[in-house]
Amino acid sequence: MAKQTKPYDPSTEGAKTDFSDQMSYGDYLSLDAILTAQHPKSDAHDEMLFIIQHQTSELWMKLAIREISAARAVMDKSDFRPAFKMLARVSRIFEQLNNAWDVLRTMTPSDYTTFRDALGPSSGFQSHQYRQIEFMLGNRNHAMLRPHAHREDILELLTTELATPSLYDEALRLLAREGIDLPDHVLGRDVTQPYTPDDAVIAAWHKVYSDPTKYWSLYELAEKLVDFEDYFRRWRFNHVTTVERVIGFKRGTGGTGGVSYLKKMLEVELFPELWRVRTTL
Ligand code: HEM
Ligand SMILES: N[C@@H](CC(=O)c1ccccc1NC=O)C(=O)O
Repeated sequence: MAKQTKPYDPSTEGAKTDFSDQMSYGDYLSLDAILTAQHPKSDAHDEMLFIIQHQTSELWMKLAIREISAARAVMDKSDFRPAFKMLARVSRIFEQLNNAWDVLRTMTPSDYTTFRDALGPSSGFQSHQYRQIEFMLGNRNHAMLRPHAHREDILELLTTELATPSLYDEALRLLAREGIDLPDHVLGRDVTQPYTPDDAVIAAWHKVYSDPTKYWSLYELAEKLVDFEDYFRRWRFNHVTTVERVIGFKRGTGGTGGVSYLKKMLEVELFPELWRVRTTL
């Protein structure tokens, strides 16, 4: 018979075990709050998956908002290097969100219909953090404020965001400060309004891409932004594909046409001239 070995006791090498009056892991992370925040509205097995998938996505979005906001602030001071680091992190966050779809895809239409009715009219369409990210990036559709009219605090936050130059506005201002000409109607545009693509901005990015050595920081910034939009587009595409897989062409609980609406959103461009400049190179 094999000799029975006693399980290793980590306290023999000093592992702390008494947290009656010291901060523990759970205390630091407020796990009581997080782990008691799942309230399924049905007995369906898959509803917990659905809730946790969305809650974790919202946590990652919270971090993305913080990073984009900090990137925008350092770009305003022409401080390229920390901005690169933050933008790289935001891309990785979206990569994480993209990979998470694989877990949700294990839910079939048969599974989802067991609790879809319990969701009522709630929908990701009402995610204020998602809308804030879109506004921060420059996709400023005022109609998206309406679902938040009942929440004064959130409405205020989103309205303030609309009045703040977007990440792309900051990038264009940075181009100008680095000596690349941009017309006043671009630099002085009303930032509360949706961005309109402009040939002068294509010409500006063309200068950067035609001489990377001279404009290395702007070139690196441009590629960081393209990288991010690439991941963001993949998120939208993964979402619409998952939605078609799970509910087909049913209307959304949020009231839109569902897949037809999400396919329309695939056309949204965040940094339009960074894509258009490629044709000119
Ligand atoms: C089976 C899973 C899912 C289904 C069937 C689904 C379905 C939909 C539909 C139909 C819409 C259009 C709005 C409406 O409801 O009328 C929508 C929007 C949205 N969903 Fe989902 N969704 C799913 C998972 C997710 C996940 C995991 C997230 C992550 C947070 C998410 C976030 C969003 C967001 C942010 C929107 C608004 C998009 C926009 O306005 O461009 N959804 N979803
Ligand atoms: N719009 C989805 C419902 C949905 O997916 C949802 C519902 C509540 C909270 C988050 C959701 N996720 C994304 O829209 C549907 O039409 O089935």
